[in-house]
Amino acid sequence: MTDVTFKELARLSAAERAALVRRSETDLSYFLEHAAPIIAEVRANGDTALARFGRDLDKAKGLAPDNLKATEAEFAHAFDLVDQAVIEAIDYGIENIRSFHREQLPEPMWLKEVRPGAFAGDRFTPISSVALYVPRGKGAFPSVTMMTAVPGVVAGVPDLAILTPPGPDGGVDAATLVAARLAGVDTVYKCGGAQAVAAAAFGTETVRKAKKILGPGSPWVVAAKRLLSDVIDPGLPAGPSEVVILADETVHGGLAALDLLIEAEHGPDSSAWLVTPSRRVVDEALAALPRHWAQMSEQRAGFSRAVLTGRAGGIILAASMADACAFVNEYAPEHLEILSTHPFDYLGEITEAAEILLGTRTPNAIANYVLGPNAVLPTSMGANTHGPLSVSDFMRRSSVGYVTAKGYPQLAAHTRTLAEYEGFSSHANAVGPMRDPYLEGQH
Ligand SMILES: NC(=O)c1ccc[n+]([C@@H]2O[C@H](COP(=O)([O-])OP(=O)(O)OC[C@H]3O[C@@H](n4cnc5c(N)ncnc54)[C@H](O)[C@@H]3O)[C@@H](O)[C@H]2O)c1
Ligand SMILES: N[C@H](CO)Cc1c[nH]c[nH+]1
Ligand SMILES: [Zn+2]
Repeated sequence: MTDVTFKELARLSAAERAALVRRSETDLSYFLEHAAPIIAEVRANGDTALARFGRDLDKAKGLAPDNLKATEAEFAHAFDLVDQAVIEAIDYGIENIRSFHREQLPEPMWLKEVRPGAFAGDRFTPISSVALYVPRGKGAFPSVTMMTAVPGVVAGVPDLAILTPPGPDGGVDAATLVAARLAGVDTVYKCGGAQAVAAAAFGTETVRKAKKILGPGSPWVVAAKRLLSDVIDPGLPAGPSEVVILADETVHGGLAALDLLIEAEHGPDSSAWLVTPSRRVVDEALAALPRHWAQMSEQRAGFSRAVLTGRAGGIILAASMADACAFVNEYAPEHLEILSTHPFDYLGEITEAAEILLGTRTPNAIANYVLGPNAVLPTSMGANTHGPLSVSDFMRRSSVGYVTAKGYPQLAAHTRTLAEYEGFSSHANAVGPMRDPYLEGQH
């Protein structure tokens, strides 16, 4: 028997059921308090502060104000260091991610004739500068590099730069450099955490100031984005990974347990629930977890055990699949797997989930790396209003309007009526007799 957290939905009070949706991000007060001085330090001392935080927090040997940006030699060396199989997998993933995101690219502009002679539409243009955060606290993330860089390049952002914590050798993770180069991003800065968000927001001697920052991170990154949201657009909220595995009677609980561990292994601050109406699935999952843990690295088994024996993860027995789907919608997970031989039957019941993976051959792992959809996803109930990272996060939309001589009289008359009602004299004058002399002779 394990000490995995087990809950039976039917036996919970409303307050106990509501508590199940808590994540590590629910209370960020510690990180907000301690990120604030880091931000102030970077704002005041720029590169000197970045180098010092890199040495102190990331234990990055030799990091200095004059080597915060990856050089061409470091990119070249990275290709020598990384196994050919890893380079090929990165390339394969980038191809799928690129082909998926190209489908999201809107037409540069559309115009509709809303009334005879009056045209209105949208124009889409890339944001001029976007910083991409690639985490590296509890592991390296070339996959996040792929997921953030590719849509930015597809969107046509002219100034894309990656910020990622340096390792103990003072350098950027080699596979991250490979992924950046293959995806088409050549600027990589060696800074992470709150200090990286501050560097992108204010700019430093080395780090170019950006209009927006995208990419997931630890609570340090999430807190800094929140504190700086009036200086830099923080994009969608993407913090510690979380998953719900929804399993019905048709699958083995051991499989559900295997997939439950995928996102639970990110860190002790992850969240991971298996929800099922099947007592058999619960028992099989509980029996399988120790076997699965025995096949994991000590660090990752430790992280996932902490999650599944704590308040933010474990196994939930629902009264029915309808009850289980209702829980999923209350939880609004970042990742959802529907483990069933007929997953499409439940798809219509799910309204709140950022990513929905169907069936027994689509584990989160595949979607995290190579399937194509973006694996940077909103966490902590962000799925209630946000979708996955997409090309549109890298673009701005402008409305476009054009009224011709034919359309003008009708639109002007209605505009004048409304402007007079609201008491705006200049608005009314702009479409009244005062305009007419200026329009004479024009078509
Ligand atoms: N939502 C998503 O789409 C998604 C995708 C991938 C990863 N993730 C999540 O991103 C997170 C990555 O976190 P991580 O820790 O691996 O990397 P990270 O780079 O986000 O955080 C590490 C940085 O935090 C800072 N830091 C650490 N301890 C600190 C301290 N005591 N004081 C001040 N700063 C400190 C350091 O600067 C360090 O470089 C994980 O939780 C993972 O689950 C989410
Ligand atoms: N599961 C993460 C998003 O929550 C993405 C990822 C990258 N590598 C491993 N996992
Ligand atoms: Zn993952």
